[in-house]
Amino acid sequence: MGRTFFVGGNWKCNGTFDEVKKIVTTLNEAEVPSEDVVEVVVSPPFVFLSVVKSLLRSDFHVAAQNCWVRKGGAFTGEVSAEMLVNLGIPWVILGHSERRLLLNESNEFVGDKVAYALSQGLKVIACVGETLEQRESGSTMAVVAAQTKAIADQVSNWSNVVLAYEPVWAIGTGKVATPAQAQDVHSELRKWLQDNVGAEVAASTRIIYGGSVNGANCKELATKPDVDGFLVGGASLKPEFIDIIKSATVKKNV
Ligand SMILES: O=C(CO)COP(=O)(O)O
Repeated sequence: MGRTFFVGGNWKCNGTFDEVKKIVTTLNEAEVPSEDVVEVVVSPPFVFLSVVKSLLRSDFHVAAQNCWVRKGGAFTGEVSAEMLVNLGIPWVILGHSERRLLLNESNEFVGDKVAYALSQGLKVIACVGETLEQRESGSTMAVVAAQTKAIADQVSNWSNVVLAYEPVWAIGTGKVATPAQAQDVHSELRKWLQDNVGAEVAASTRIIYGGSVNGANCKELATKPDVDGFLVGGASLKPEFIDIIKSATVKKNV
């Protein structure tokens, strides 16, 4: 089964109302390949989700950056999966390293969140990735496999999951993984899925790369066979995000 190239823009905790509207205008005016070539999802902070959804072109979609682990209720400050579904938000990013590391989200907690969000009908961008210390000690694959296992233990249907490999040392640092480094981990992750989940899931699940992706480095990364797209932070707030979306055509031609 073909894996449609996927480009996500994670706006993180950035933007004023005016800035957000400006980004949406830029996106709406851009000429990009059609949806069968590239799936584009942008993820504004919660407070801007509705306005972005209402203003954004219909071939691009929106994602929340998090949601609560179970059904909503007395959980001050949280936003439930049901609320996102109610607002027509199709996607959610879960397990981002900033939440794992700054907010102590464990592998199991992320697995629980992914399972609950999927059960409510959301599509999930599930993030995994190692720290610099873990890479230097040679445990990259053990770390990302454990993170993926905690998700796989809870998920039976992978058709609504995109796996994002985001090495922590590459996020917001300008230190992008080389295409070879990204390809190595992506192919290992696909092998992990093949051995532990199944051949069909391994072949059809998109594994996207995140960490200092920009307009200049995206094309070479996109040529790698197991890189099925990107999750972009800083550059997704800038016009060069359009160039990153367009790198999908590189993929089509390889
Ligand atoms: O964390 C990221 C996307 O989720 C990547 O962030 P940067 O593109 O800013 O490195």
